[in-house]
Amino acid sequence: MARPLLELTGITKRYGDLLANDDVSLRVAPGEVVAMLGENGAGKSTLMKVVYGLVRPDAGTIAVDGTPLDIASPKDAMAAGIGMVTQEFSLVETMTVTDNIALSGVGLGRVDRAETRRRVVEAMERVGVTLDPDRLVGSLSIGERQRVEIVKALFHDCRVVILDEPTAVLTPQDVRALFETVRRLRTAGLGILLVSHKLREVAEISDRVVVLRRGRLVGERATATVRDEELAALMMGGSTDEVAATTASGDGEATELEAAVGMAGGPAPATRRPHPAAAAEPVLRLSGLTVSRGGRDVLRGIDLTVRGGEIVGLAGVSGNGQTELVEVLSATLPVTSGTLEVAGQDVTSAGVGERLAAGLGRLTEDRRGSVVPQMSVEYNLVLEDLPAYTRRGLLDRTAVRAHAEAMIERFDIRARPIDAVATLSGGNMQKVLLARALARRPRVLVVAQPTRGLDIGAYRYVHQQLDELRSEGAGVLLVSEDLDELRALSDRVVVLFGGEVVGELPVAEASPDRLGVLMAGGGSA
Ligand SMILES: Nc1ncnc2c1ncn2[C@@H]1O[C@H](COP(=O)(O)OP(=O)(O)OP(=O)(O)O)[C@@H](O)[C@H]1O
Repeated sequence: MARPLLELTGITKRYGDLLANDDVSLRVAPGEVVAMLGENGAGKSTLMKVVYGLVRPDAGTIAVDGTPLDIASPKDAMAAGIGMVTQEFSLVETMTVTDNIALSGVGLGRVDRAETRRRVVEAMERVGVTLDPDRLVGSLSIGERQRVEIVKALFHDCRVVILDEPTAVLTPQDVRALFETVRRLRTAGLGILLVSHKLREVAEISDRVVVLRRGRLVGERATATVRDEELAALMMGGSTDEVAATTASGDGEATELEAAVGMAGGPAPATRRPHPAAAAEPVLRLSGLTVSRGGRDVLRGIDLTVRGGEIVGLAGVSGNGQTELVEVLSATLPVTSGTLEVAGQDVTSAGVGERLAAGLGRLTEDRRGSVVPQMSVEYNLVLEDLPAYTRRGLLDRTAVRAHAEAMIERFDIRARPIDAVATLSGGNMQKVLLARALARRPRVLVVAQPTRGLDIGAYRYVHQQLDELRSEGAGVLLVSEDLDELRALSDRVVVLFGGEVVGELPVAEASPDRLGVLMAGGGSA
């Protein structure tokens, strides 16, 4: 390799007994894209945070261009030419694109507004990002916001860029635009470290792949020659043959490996077995549902029914009412007019407890808002079902612990029952929430982006669980920006645009093209 741009040597980070990073050494060359794979909780984010100065390692060194550095904060990292784009954006919605970039304060010194704007436009051109510099960030889509973060990260003289699961929140079009930017950066000689769960994307964009397992770097391969089986084996810890054996399946369903490659687990639409939903009772019915927020109708006259035994997919470009729909169902946003029924019971003005009792289960996009972060995994798991774990007014600790152990085993949650949820990796926190929602066997489950940030095994497992719930006769409303996921799991797909239902397609007809047209507001189906 040419002289490495970034060189990590022996990075070790311990949290109590847990070795989140165990003697990790890694090099990134100029003009190289290195992808990092690993199961949920493998230590990927921890390593990225160490490089960006957000976490102090217990041991190890970081060198940029051959110079060893002491990186104690993101400011130090930026000064050393390292930029990072995380999954959680830190933008001010009421400010323009230019002002948000200027706010980071790096690389500008004392220059006036016009000069700042000029430099922002120049930076955007350099990385191939097209955005109106004067638009308010609040009016931008998720993909556009990420572009602002990228320009922000690259605004100073940045030579190494860290992208931590950058595609998790993006639409396919946004992923294409992001990869275009990554290619430009590579051509310009930057080094790029990209964390991902999606083998298909890793294969498309990276030059080299490294795999972390339980804190250790267990493999390093050239992307062009590595086989997916080998990567899956490295991630999961078996031999290639073992992984191939456990993932082989002759029943026409996607194998774990196929899921790994495309992250499109679950039965392909054409091979799904028929369901009895046409005859089944509605478990969720929205009639003329209108919701206003900030004086604006964010949902207008929604009529939507989910029957027992079916999965209804809800597609739409982010910002068209999906988030609000899930919030309304979860009782965090009130209904303005219309009605809402769960399993035949009118719950239009009911609180969350009453809705849960009626048979609703839900998983919202706001993971952190759905847990009590300082409380343990075991208490968060029973939080919505306390009466079932209470004996004579006292919490039955033995039962709570037993339940947690069962859920940890079943969902492969990498944590102990007593760990505070705040310390869990993103994927493991998601697993806790899913376990909580699924354990209650709801009559209807409303899930938003259920597999976002999950590793291959968990992705597949969640799809199986949703399918199983459907087979048991429950209904599922699946809100997802992942069209592969919607098409793999749904019986029919409903499209929201501008707060209204603009179309509905049986899954066999829900091609990406047709969905794309509806999602862009182009006519009704
Ligand atoms: N502040 C913390 N305190 C205690 N443990 C922590 C803390 N931060 C991370 N961990 C633990 O370190 C391990 C690695 O977590 P990390 O977030 O790096 O995983 P990851 O590979 O990025 O996972 P994911 O794919 O789910 O995002 C996990 O077991 C996590 O619980």
